Amino acid sequence: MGSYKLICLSCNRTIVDNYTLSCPCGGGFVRTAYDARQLTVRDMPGMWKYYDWLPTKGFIDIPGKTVTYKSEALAKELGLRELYIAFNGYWPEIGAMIHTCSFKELEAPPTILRAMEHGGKAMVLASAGNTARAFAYLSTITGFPLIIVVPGKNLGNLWIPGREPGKSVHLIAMGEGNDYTDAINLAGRIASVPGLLPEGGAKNVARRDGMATVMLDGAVFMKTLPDEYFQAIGSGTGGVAAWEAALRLRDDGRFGQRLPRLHLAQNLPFAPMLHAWEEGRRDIMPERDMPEAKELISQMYTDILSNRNPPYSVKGGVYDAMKDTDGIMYGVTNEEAISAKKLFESLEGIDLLPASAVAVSALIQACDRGTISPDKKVLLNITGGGYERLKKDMKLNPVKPCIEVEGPDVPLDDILKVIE
Ligand SMILES: Cc1ncc(COP(=O)(O)O)c(C=O)c1O
Repeated sequence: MGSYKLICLSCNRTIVDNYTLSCPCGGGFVRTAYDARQLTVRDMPGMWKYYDWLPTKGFIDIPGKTVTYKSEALAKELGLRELYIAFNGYWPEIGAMIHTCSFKELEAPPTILRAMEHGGKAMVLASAGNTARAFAYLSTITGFPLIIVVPGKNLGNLWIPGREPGKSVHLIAMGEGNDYTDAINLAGRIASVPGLLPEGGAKNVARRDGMATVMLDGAVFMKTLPDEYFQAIGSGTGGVAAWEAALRLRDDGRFGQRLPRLHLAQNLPFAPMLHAWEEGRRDIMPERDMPEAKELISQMYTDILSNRNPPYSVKGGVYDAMKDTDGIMYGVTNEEAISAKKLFESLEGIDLLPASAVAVSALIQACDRGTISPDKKVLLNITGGGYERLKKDMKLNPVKPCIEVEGPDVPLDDILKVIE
């Protein structure tokens, strides 16, 4: 079993996990230290093949996991000899069975199970879409009560594949003018009600270690750590998770000693981490890096990749991951993402969620500029895809809101009376 302790990255204190999201010292992230130093790939369902490095005692019997394969067509087009695609979505022809079509279905199962195993009664979550869908699906499967806050304009992302949404799912829609950060603020207020657990975002080790299985799968398939790792980011948590997985694999000893360089891509014009990183700053300066944030977010190809409060500066967060891996950040325009999507789909034969197209575009930029040489082992995280493919096989049942609210300051009683 995934036996572990938590280590505070600020004060190095060892903490016994009690659904602990942060150290009493109030410093940086806590990180799991697993008893198993070497990774054993288990014959267990879905992502639980990496059970030893997941912070749960049990498992949830669903088939979703990363499927890594070696690209031929896109690799040839880009002049790369070893391009590996870590596919996170629905594509049964290659065994990819993530029914909610994004790598958020790698975060939701261990996060919900960890909360259940620690006696949680209900969880509160904010999301712009893919995360909410994955958690709503897991709540439907497990019956674990979930309160989800979503900006109204993103409601179309909320559906459950092949079954009706569970009664355990309580969806709160926010009215016009609210974005993901407004949803985070309201979710934070609701989670302060005794008995309700915050999902914790990047602070939650179950979320990070769940997403870390992408890098584990890539390295197990490639039999080595990749040289280069590409991903589209909003909060950047997936990038941090990839780095943490690489640190564990380095420690394992059988996958090489060089950490993969992180290539993380933001969708322009909203790219606060890109701006701070390019100026060598650990801190994001909101007035400089994201002036008129809501207006910029409204212009993005995919606002799934917008987060006004990413875990960038925190110890163990995106800045540290980038520094440690000598990383590179990319800004991708809407037009570049759209053309990368078309190219990938025509060459690889599966549809992409818009966020994945941002990662593909960053890879194209890197190849065009000669940033990576043709002989490098590249792992491209396709964080979401197969939505069009899924629609051929399954009915997608919308999750309906139980209440619509005007903004993050709505009285909590209004909400509590409809979810009880
Ligand atoms: C499909 C997809 N790719 C990438 C991301 C970015 O992930 P992160 O917020 O961990 O940076 C998201 C976030 O929701 C997503 O849904």
